[in-house]
Amino acid sequence: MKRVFGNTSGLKANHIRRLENLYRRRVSPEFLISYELARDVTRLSHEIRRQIGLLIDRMGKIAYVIAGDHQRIVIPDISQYRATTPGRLKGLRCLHTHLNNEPLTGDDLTDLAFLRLDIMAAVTITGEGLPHQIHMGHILPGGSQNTPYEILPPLSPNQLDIGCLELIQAIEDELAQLRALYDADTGKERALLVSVTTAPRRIAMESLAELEELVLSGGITVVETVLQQRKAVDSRFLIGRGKLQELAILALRKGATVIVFDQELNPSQMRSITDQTDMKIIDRTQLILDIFAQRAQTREGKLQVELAQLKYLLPRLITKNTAMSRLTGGIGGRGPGETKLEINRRRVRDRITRLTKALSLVRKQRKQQKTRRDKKGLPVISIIGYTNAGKSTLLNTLTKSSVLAESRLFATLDPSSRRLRFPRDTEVIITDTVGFIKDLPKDLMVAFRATLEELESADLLLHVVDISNPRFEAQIRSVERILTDLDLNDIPGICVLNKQDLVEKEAIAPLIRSLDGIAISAKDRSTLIPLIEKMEGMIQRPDQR
Ligand SMILES: Nc1nc2c(ncn2[C@@H]2O[C@H](COP(=O)(O)OP(=O)(O)OP(=O)(O)O)[C@@H](O)[C@H]2O)c(=O)[nH]1
Ligand SMILES: [Mg+2]
Repeated sequence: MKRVFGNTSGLKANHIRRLENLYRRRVSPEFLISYELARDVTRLSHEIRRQIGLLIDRMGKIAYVIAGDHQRIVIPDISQYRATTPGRLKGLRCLHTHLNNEPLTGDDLTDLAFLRLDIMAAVTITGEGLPHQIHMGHILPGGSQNTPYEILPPLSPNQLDIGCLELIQAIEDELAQLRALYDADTGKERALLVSVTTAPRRIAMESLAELEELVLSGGITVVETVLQQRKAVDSRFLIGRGKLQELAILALRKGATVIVFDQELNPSQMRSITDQTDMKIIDRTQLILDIFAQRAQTREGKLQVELAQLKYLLPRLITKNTAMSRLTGGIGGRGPGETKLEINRRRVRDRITRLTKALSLVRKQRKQQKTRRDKKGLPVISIIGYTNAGKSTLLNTLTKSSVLAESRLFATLDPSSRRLRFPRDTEVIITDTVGFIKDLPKDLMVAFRATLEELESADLLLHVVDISNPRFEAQIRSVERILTDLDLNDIPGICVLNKQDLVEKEAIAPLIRSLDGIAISAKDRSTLIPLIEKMEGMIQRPDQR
């Protein structure tokens, strides 16, 4: 016999048995529920003074029996119930009792939306414990933002032959039509981007634009962007239930597979949102971590990223295994390492310990290599800057080599070094670094400190700025802030204004003046001559630093 879910403690054996027996019942598929079953459930519910819920599949089988308390039932995690295509209904309808003669509640509608239930229905009970009225609602695919549901007038208990399957099929068809509008590239993750913020609109939009770039460079399609400005942010739920409901419906309509929050979700926010929806939820930090995980090349880089991912995940792990698998799935299933399904806290901790050991070994080795290189006494020039600024391109053009340069964020994760011989025969080592980004996740910051430690021994920093990016000023500030954090402000630097070919000529001169920079096109070697001269000059006259 399948077990009864929910609040069963304190029930008599006889009640438990009667609840368990409900699993044996069948509903004729066209009926919302049969009168007999409704009656038996209301009687029992009346007796135990607790709500009782049934999740019924489309064959009319009872998939879950749930006991609640006087006010509510809590639907168990059904994310593993059926591998549903995004934008489709769950294939389960929920019918439950209401002891206080009330219609569908806000919680009922939230569950309807979040769990993508076929139908949500509540049966009220007469004084004798018999079914009184049935309140039912379903998702309304074509509805507006404000009325995403259809709530039917109450049914009487002898009106239950409502053509249930047809109704569900009609909803599915409508959803499929909506989905078809967005289904151009299948197989990809489809993201709904959400920002919940107290920041002014302009700043929030800039941040969302960057989030979109990040998401795109993670190989994910963006189906819609939602900005919600608030006076204060709720530390427990981040966003109100009403808004969360809207999001769930929007995700359903657009066939989104994942919701990406522009804010970092604290563990309790992450838990409450994942608990309520059966969608994959990712925040900005996790997204960056996932991208880093995709890109890391060297052993050290890989270890660092996995360590950062696990550290971020640990406090967010929920005791329910299935929910964990949703959390650890990452974008496109690129969660940390091999630890996908039966991940649990203890195993995560073990892995963290092992990774930390492995990392310190790798670092020791790298330090030794570094000392060897330092002995040669060559000056080191490090190229730094916001992600996608053109750092790798500059290194390539300067040294005629071919470090991966790509139009996606975080193309470079592992530092690469090249030798460069200046016209006047000075030889230097020039290194490329991981791109900077605002709000760099703290764990990643710690993890990548090691990579950036190299910067401490740099004699000159080339701060590459993509002046064709509308947000370049904010990006400069972000980079400078991180440099301060890393205590690297004292190293002399050159501000390199890159991608001048994409900017109108008249705009360049004022920028050169205000930022005291040198404009170049990293792609075009002929534009680099003034930069090379300045670099050589600064390297050769350390006394003037
Ligand atoms: N038009 C133009 N595009 C450029 C220029 N420099 C770089 N790019 C392009 O900008 C994109 C990013 O260049 P990368 O060199 O990979 O940038 P990066 O700073 O190393 O980026 P990450 O390693 O991801 O932080 C690539 O598509 C380059 O082709 C330039 O001077 N002009
Ligand atoms: Mg790069």
